[in-house]
Amino acid sequence: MNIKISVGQLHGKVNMISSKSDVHRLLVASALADGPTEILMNGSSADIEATISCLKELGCRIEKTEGGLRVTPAPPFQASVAVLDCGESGSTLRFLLPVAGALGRNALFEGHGRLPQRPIGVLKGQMEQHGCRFNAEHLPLEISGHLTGGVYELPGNISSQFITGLLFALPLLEKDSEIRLTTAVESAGYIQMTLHTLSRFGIEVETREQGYAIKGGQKYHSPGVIQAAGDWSNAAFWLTAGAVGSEVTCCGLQMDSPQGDKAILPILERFGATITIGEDSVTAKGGKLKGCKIDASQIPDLVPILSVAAAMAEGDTHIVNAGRLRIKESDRLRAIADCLGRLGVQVEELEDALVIHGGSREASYREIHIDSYQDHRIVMSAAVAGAVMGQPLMIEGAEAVGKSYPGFFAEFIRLGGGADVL
Ligand SMILES: O=C(O)C1=C[C@@H](OP(=O)(O)O)[C@@H](O)[C@H](O)C1
Ligand SMILES: C=C(OP(=O)(O)O)C(=O)O
Repeated sequence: MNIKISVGQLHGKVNMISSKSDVHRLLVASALADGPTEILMNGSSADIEATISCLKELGCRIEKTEGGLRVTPAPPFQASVAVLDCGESGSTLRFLLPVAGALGRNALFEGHGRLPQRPIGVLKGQMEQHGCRFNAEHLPLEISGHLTGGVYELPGNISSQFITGLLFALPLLEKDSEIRLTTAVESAGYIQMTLHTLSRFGIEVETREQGYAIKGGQKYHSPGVIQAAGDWSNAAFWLTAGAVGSEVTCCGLQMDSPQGDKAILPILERFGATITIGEDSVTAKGGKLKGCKIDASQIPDLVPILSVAAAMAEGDTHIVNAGRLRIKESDRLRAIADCLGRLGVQVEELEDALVIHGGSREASYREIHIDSYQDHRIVMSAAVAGAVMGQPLMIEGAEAVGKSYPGFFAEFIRLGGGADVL
């Protein structure tokens, strides 16, 4: 699907959908709990649907309710091979691999798009050392065996999702376990989200200097009803649109959320935007923006849209420690450099960094074609860029937006952006 973006100011209020990361976690924890749980949530996405379909395949019942979803855990002793299609969702795959191992379920994991190329080797290696067997290096792969407790050693700088998956699985084992991290953690906010979810389901984890200690034999206790948080990662697109344009307000976000991507606020302030925090809303207002330095190690998902802010700001923005962006839904450093380059912005793409020379792009009156690289965050960034730069453009492969935010373009149009499906 191609979407043509025409010029339009983005201005107004958006009610945020529930955080994809939070909903994945609430689904997994509910599936492991001692009774049914109702998850109150708003909106869904292809990634959430992938987790739902995998959990159903593992034997859970998941039904829509007026306010969200009701999850009834699977009865024990499911023997069949579960076929788990993770779609393009790294979270689904990396959370459920150790969970399937802990349940002792034989499972065939499948994936699409770039997922089969995204790394799982370190997690696989540790699971193999603790009782699981894999029949292949990459998807599709079948796992068998039963995960056992003990010491899990892994780096913290490839994907925090390996750690999240183990944190979900290890409390279910008979023996105690420890996760020892051999490097500093990146994407740490996502691990905080996992620890927060676990505590809401009564699971205890001790945080140590270099990792986590997890007692075996724990039980997930259903809280009965649980509310999913608003999505800071997707709010970042609207807040940045406000920061580089006129004014946008996002409602339904919690300031005390453990989501690392709420760092969008101090970063936009560093660029020079004005942020106002209300009771249940945040407003970003445009000003004269100036380039700054951004460390991407803890906030990889914010980089595509922050690159748009950088392009609009005067002077240079250095986005550093960003090498892991190359192993997401696309090689995001390449995709961003390509997108901004086509928009006439000067960008230097380095191995693990971007230098964006903002404020002086070569405008074009002709329509520019942007390749989405089949990456939802590139689609949303390109749409905001076209609107705020006043640059007509065509996004090729815009359907990728459905991975996290299928309603994005409806909101975009409601806020005053021009978007036509061709
Ligand atoms: O745990 C999560 O919900 C996520 C963790 C992050 O991945 P990495 O830990 O691989 O950076 C992030 O990029 C992804 O969108 C969601
Ligand atoms: C990287 C992302 O998700 P996942 O790793 O779950 O595929 C994302 O949503 O940007």
